[in-house]
Amino acid sequence: MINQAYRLIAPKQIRADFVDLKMDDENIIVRPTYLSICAADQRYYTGSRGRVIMKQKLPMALIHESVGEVVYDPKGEYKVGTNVVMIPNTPMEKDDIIKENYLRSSQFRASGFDGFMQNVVSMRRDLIIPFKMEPRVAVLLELTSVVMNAVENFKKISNERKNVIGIWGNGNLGFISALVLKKTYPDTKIIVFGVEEHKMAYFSFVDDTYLINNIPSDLKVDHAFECVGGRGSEAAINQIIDYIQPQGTISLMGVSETPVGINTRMVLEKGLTLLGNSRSNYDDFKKSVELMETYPDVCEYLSTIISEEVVVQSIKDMHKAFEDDLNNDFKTVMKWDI
Ligand SMILES: NC(=O)C1=CN([C@@H]2O[C@H](COP(=O)(O)OP(=O)(O)OC[C@H]3O[C@@H](n4cnc5c(N)ncnc54)[C@H](OP(=O)(O)O)[C@@H]3O)[C@@H](O)[C@H]2O)C=CC1
Ligand SMILES: O=C(CO)[C@H](O)[C@H](O)COP(=O)(O)O
Ligand SMILES: [Zn+2]
Repeated sequence: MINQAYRLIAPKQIRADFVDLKMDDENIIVRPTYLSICAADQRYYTGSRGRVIMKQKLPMALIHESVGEVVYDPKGEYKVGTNVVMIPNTPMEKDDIIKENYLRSSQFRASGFDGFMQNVVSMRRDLIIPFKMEPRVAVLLELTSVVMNAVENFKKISNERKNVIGIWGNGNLGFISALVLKKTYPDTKIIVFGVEEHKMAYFSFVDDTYLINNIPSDLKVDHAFECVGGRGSEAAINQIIDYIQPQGTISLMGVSETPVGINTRMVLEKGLTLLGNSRSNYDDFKKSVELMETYPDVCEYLSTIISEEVVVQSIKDMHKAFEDDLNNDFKTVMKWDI
């Protein structure tokens, strides 16, 4: 069967390509209904990954955050119309120790092979999960699963003193990290640190918020999550090192294009643990579906960070979504109607 993939071929240029659709018993055909734009997609769309990476990875359909409806299951396990979330990380081998999202052999959609900007997607049976919630909000499951992966790692590594957790970054990732941490540790004081005051109003469920140039000098956090990335990473990580208690854990989540200069002297002196977190696997998605289905308030809060919904019926609409996203405070969601 022939499918269409909407591939980025150069910065800000999308082309509709005819592609073969893989069809066998282990693949289920899913029609995307909602897609949301991640900072990683924007780095490709705008060309900020640099020429070498762009040359290696393009042409490629963007977007690794998507939910859809089953249109065909050769085994009949899923009814036509079932809402499912699609998992972008695609493991190629099993490993008893290393999680799939860290295996170098795993492939990740929209980072080397086609993402979800397609008419329909052929998904491996082990990479879809059915859900019962509003698809428009469920599209935030991928970002929630990334946070779930980080929180699960944090549980294993961090010391038990969790009176105060600081989150640097008051964007999408900071918001979802704060939400998941508040649900996981209801008695812990969650403090968010950011730059733009007006964005702090969204964080009504946390205990405190501070602008980074106005933090009380005696404030201390037991652990911290860095959700900044890019050019702000360095300042954020070094500020965390200043405010964190000895033997705290810093969960790093922001992606940077260039190496980041870190005050390693104080990392040593304070005995800090820096924990890298990237992407997520099936279990993280499963736990995220359970979290969102169990706590309706989580879905309600998540819906508040959808800054804009763009109905996509043409390539022009795709460009509108990406262009608008550059000016939106939080998430831009595409209602896929193509
Ligand atoms: N590890 C993973 O698997 C994943 C990583 N990411 C990465 O996480 C990063 C954040 O993504 P996302 O939340 O969507 O992006 P956002 O731009 O929405 O959030 C970043 C936030 O950090 C704020 N900020 C900038 N500098 C500082 C600082 N020094 N201290 C505190 N806050 C600061 C920004 O402020 P302002 O409003 O002024 O811009 C912004 O609100 C990106 O690099 C993204 O690629 C995303 C998804 C998954
Ligand atoms: O957003 C992410 C996961 O949700 C990651 O940041 C993304 O996978 C990074 O990919 P790339 O290396 O292509 O920038
Ligand atoms: Zn992402």
